[in-house]
Amino acid sequence: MIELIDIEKAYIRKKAEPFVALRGVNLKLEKGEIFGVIGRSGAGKSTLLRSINLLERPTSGTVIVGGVDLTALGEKELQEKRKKIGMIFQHFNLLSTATVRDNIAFPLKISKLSSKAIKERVDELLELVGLTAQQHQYPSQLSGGQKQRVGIARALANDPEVLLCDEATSALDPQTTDSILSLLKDINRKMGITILLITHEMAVIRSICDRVAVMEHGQIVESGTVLDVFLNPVHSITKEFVSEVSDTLGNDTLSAFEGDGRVVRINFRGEQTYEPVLYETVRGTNATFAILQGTVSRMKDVPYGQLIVELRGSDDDVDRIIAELKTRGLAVNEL
Ligand SMILES: Nc1ncnc2c1ncn2[C@@H]1O[C@H](COP(=O)(O)OP(=O)(O)OP(=O)(O)O)[C@@H](O)[C@H]1O
Repeated sequence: MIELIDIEKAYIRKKAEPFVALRGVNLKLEKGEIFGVIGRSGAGKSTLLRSINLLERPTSGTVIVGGVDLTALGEKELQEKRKKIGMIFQHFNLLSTATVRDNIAFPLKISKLSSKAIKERVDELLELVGLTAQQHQYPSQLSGGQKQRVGIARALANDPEVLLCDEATSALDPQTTDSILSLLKDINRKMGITILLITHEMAVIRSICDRVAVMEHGQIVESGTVLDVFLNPVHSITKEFVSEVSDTLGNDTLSAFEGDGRVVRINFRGEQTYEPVLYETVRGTNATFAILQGTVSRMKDVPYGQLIVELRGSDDDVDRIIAELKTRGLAVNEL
């Protein structure tokens, strides 16, 4: 649905060398997925996001959305295509002198729909984002979460194929963040719209994204399914992000541990989380095990679990158990 090929962006600066904000970025989003890009401040996330609708034109490279090479379009065709790419912003960017209703109607008026069609579409959108009761209020009378709902309704007005979210929850408290993220998840599910979001919060990625790319110094340094990246982060910056939200077990347990067996951390994912995999594996040997700690959590809609266990038995048996668990697709790390 979205393809970025070899994107470079250099900002021209007065009295200084150009600043290279994107270096050889390649990215492919499938239709209907929620894709997150995470990075520290200055990593190039906004530049990347704004390259997709060419609000920021790359210095070189190709941007393809819905099969169309945007970098090859003239200004008029680009304006048309942009209607199919909705965008929401950290600070909402609403018209302060217009009501909720008029803010949402704005892109429809630009698209020159009839008054009747505009009224019907605005009513639908108000209902979708839960703001029918506030339709005649002004932005200053709304909470942050309500303002972002107006932003979402406005972005969806022209029925886009893609929704770009620029730090859409960064100005909101945790509870409001959850309600906005669940609205985005609902919209993705109901309308099949492809969502690309940028954030500096791994909690946002864990809560709604299917896949994630990690950016540093204008490059994508790691990408994959959210579950893979969470359970096996490779790059140091990814490990930092994961540790910020991770409920990784271990340190407290191990400092109090005095047993003789070998201690392992086992990560389960998906349906395996609820299967007696450990019991079945140990049963075929003369070893036993003791559970020292365990947790089950969710990443988007996928359950995952972690166990810290002491495996008691001969080295041969314990080696066999670890190998068998790995064969069954579990991540096992000896601590
Ligand atoms: N118009 C500009 N001129 C010069 N440099 C710019 C311009 N816009 C952005 N930059 C620089 O490009 C780099 C990437 O900026 P960008 O806003 O894409 O990063 P970001 O990851 O979104 O960070 P943040 O979360 O702080 O917005 C930064 O170092 C920034 O200072």
